[in-house]
Amino acid sequence: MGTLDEERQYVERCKAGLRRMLEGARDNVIIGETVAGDRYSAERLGRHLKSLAKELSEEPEGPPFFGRLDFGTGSAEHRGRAYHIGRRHITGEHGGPPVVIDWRAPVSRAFYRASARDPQGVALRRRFGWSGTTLTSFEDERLERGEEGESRILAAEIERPRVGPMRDIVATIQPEQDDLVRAELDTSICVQGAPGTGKTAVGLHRAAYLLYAHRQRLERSGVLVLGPNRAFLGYISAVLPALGEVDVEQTTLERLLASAPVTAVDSEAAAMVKHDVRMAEVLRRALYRRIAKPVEPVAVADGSYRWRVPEEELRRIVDDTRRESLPYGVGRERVRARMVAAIQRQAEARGQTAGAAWTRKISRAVTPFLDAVWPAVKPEEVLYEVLRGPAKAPGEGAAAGGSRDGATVDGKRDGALTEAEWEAISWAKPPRSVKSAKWTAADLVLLDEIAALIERPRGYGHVIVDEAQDLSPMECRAVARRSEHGSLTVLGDLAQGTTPWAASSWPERMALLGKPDGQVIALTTGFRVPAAVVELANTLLAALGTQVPATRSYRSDGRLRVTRVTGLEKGVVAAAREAMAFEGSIGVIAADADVEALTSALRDEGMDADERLTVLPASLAKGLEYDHVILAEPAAIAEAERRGLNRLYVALTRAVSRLDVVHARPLPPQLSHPAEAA
Ligand SMILES: Nc1ncnc2c1ncn2[C@@H]1O[C@H](COP(=O)(O)OP(=O)(O)OP(=O)(O)O)[C@@H](O)[C@H]1O
Repeated sequence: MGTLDEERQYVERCKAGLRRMLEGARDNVIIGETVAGDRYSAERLGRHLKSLAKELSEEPEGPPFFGRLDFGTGSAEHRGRAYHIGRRHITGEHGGPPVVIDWRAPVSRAFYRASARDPQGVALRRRFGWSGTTLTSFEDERLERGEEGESRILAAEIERPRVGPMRDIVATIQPEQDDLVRAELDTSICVQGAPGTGKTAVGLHRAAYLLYAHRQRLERSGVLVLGPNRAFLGYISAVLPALGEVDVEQTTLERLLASAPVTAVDSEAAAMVKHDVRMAEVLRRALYRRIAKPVEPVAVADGSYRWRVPEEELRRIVDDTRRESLPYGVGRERVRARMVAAIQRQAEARGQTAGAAWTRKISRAVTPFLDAVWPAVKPEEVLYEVLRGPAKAPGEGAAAGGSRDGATVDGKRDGALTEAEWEAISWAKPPRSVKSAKWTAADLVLLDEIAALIERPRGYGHVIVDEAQDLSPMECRAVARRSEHGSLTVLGDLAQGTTPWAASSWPERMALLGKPDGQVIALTTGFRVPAAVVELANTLLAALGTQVPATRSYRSDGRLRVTRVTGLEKGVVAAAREAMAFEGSIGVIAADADVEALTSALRDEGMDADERLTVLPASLAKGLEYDHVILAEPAAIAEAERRGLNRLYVALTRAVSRLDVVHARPLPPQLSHPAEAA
């Protein structure tokens, strides 16, 4: 079975294996540059080998394995075999079996799934305890003998004081999480989970798993991770590289859609309309109303001859093309090609041969006609027209006429929106030209919608969307377009929705995300927030009006303290000073408007110098966690916005070990703290 000493010797074998891999990769870089057949393959192979060599040499020297499985007589395939399991595969000596198996390999699954009730052929599961890179202990469960117990090593990992960015959880993935991590690539899933149930962790490990299981397919099509903001991305960005995956694009939806800078802000009423799904129809109509009926034949001069395409034929070409529902830009080129073909038929009937140069010439010559019936257009031009207000019936003034005729339905305004909604989104003072238009964040989502109507955007093989409850219907469409031919992992919590358009039902959002059949699965064990803190946060749930499954906290440790103070700043400084005595990160979370004053109060006391301490506006707290949280003035957070209670729920659930609620004003009535009530 192996004593601690024997396992330590095994660590040395692993280190030797890693050294061999690194040398091999370096040699291959040299050989790869000379063996590849053509320049393209040489470059690709070279890049691949170099990045492998770089990855291996730069990889922080962590424990080479975290677990071991010894299979017994119950396993036909692996009977009598033992495997060490780690973050990466380590090759064996002389082409022998690997010394460490990747956690994503099929055989590793039993490490996460086997239990005394269903041992899956596992006689012994061993978990290793490490201090840095030194192996210090192990714990055994003899599953075939029915032994299975609470793991100290697992508990220590979960209760470990947090410092710095998020870490991977490969050593301790739980069975309900493993199910999601290893769900099939073609399956789109939606994970609903209370704060700290591991949604983000599951999403990132799923990305790593899918890249392992479907490397070729996903290297071509790509994997995209979307998070709510930059602070969050900074927090999670080291997880995938630590798992050896460096090619995953991690960004925010805002950055993905940033076709122009955001230089204006919408009123809430305008933003609500712009994010409403009916805008898709408004934009589609606005784009397609640019297509005009041909009103005269086309005449193209060709030397001394003039080709004519009669009006009727042109109408047929335009109508047929419209019916094909192609992207607008593709449709335009299709009309061009059909016009050229019509002229070519005439030329051939006259015995003329139509060569490539002739076709190019005619193609160019029909452009003025094309511009009149199916004009080239930029998304900004379409949105500019829309935001100038609804088209009016001819004679109604302002925007009447030409290209905007189609917006009037039976002489009335465009029916997709009400008058009041048009009013809300229309510019009070329209800019002079498209160039001088100032765009808001919501406008960028609309521009993306129009751009996609003109030309389909790049899609990904798999998209992972975190904090998805906050996406608006129009944002969901932007994500759907990018995963149309791939699959989605949607992560979120209805109770943490803070945008005015936050989701109230997952099936509805999954439909907007283009995956109406996506399964909604709940995670119900919390790994971050201690039970006492969960209890306090849960008192808010009733007021949030969302139906979410109950959760149990894995953690019975931790501390909750609610302190009434006379001066908020002084109270927070005192709490921060006390927090410094503990190990781990400290987050002071406050209403956005209070952040400045609290930061300077802490600075005055010289406490900002400690890099463990961060003062954070509540609006940026989503997805983050701190070992010790000082929550300043919950009432101010609750009052600051329409969904302030949801924001407060988010803020209350960021603490890993200790939550200090410091308040000078009464707590919001929806939050009932037993100590307060007493
Ligand atoms: N199986 C696990 N083993 C160890 N730690 C875990 C496990 N699952 C989750 N955690 C830890 O619990 C914490 C919360 O995880 P995570 O941030 O993924 O939760 P979340 O559901 O996304 O939370 P939120 O909704 O608040 O954003 C993290 O520190 C994570 O590493």
